[in-house]
Amino acid sequence: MHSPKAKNTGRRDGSPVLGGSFEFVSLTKPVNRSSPRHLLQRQGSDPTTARLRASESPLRRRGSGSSTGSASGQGPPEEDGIRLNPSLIGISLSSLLAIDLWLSKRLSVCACEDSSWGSVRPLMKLIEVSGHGLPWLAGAAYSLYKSDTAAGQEVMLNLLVGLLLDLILVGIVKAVVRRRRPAHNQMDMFATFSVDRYSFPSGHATRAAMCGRFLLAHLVLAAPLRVLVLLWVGLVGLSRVLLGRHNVTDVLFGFWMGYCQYNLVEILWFSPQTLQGLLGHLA
Ligand SMILES: CC(C)=CCC/C(C)=C/CC/C(C)=C/COP(=O)(O)O
Repeated sequence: MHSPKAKNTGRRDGSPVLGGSFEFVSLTKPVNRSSPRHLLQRQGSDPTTARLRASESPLRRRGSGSSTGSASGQGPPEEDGIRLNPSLIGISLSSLLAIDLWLSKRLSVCACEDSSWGSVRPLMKLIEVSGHGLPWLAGAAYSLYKSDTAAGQEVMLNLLVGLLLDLILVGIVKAVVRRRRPAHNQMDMFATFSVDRYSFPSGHATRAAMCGRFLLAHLVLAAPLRVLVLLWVGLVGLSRVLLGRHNVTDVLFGFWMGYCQYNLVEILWFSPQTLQGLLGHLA
């Protein structure tokens, strides 16, 4: 007898769909469109699914005659967790990565002048400059030089320390991870280091998060301005993706890293005494 479900298990374009049961399909590898539909749905030759099917039942893996582990009602032995976790983590990570790439591409609406929001690109580039390391370093150094109170000098010195720390830490992570920038990015940023050809994490996002926290803790007290600071942090992060400079995860991780970097600045905080000692050495 024909089952209506059996007729509707594939799409017109031949892409795999979920029939009566859940099936995992690699999101990162292109589907072989010439493959027979039943092979795509049964996935007998897909290594990921084969691993899943092999690990879905401890009983099947070890033979139904076994009376140990879950079969005896004592829960799966520890070994099962060890075997299952790598494939589950792998599937979760590759799915997250695929969603990240897809979403980032969809959101890169200012990646070039011809993009759908190409007219907003100059504004996004202005926001980019506002989060660049150079103006922040120059501004903090100038304020330190111009400040005539010990408290002002202390704050500016620590901001400077935080900014330098940020450049070093982001450089290290970028050099270790070496994630390429999105293919749709135009490499037209000014004043970059060689590691800035890598995109993970977004240096603008780390700086925005760290400086945002710094400003809120030490410099900006008025409520409307505090809201503006938060807005600026969000806009810097968003502009990285809209400009096509970064994937979403680069920016999210960058925010988290910048948030943590501020904690480090607080721990390392240079007191007026340390500052005087340093200036004494320099003079
Ligand atoms: C004084 C001195 C060494 C200044 C260097 C400032 C500088 C060139 C910072 C790099 C800023 C930059 C382009 C970071 C890349 O940001 P992403 O958000 O694209 O990762």
